[in-house]
Amino acid sequence: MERFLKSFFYAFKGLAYAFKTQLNFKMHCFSGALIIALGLYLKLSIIEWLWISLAIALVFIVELINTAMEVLVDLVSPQQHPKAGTIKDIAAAAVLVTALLALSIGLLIFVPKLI
Ligand SMILES: Nc1ncnc2c1ncn2[C@@H]1O[C@H](COP(=O)(O)OP(=O)(O)OP(=O)(O)O)[C@@H](O)[C@H]1O
Repeated sequence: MERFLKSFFYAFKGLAYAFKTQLNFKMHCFSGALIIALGLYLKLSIIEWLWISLAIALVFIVELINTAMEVLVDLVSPQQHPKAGTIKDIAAAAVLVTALLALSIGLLIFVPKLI
């Protein structure tokens, strides 16, 4: 049980690290909160909430993996190296693709309700 609680503590430490150090992560938290508030206001259906939760969670997951990649790259390659840069660029591209997917889901769900 203690080990189980400790693993939660470490996971929260990871979340806190990403929140403190990554401006993007803070922006995604803010956008996520805004989208949830709008969803409550517009009384989304269960299926719509499923899509929105999936979109929000995916952005967070990929952003967290990107943060871990950045820390790992800085650890193994503190000096500039083209491959280190490429790894960071690819991880950043994964965040971009996920954010675009989340934006499309958001637009498909919210635009028809707002026009
Ligand atoms: N060790 C390195 N070697 C070569 N290029 C690097 C290296 N570190 C970073 N870069 C390049 O600089 C870009 C920005 O790197 P940085 O570490 O600032 O990442 P970031 O995505 O801006 O993260 P942060 O959210 O911490 O600002 C990378 O996408 C990469 O192109």
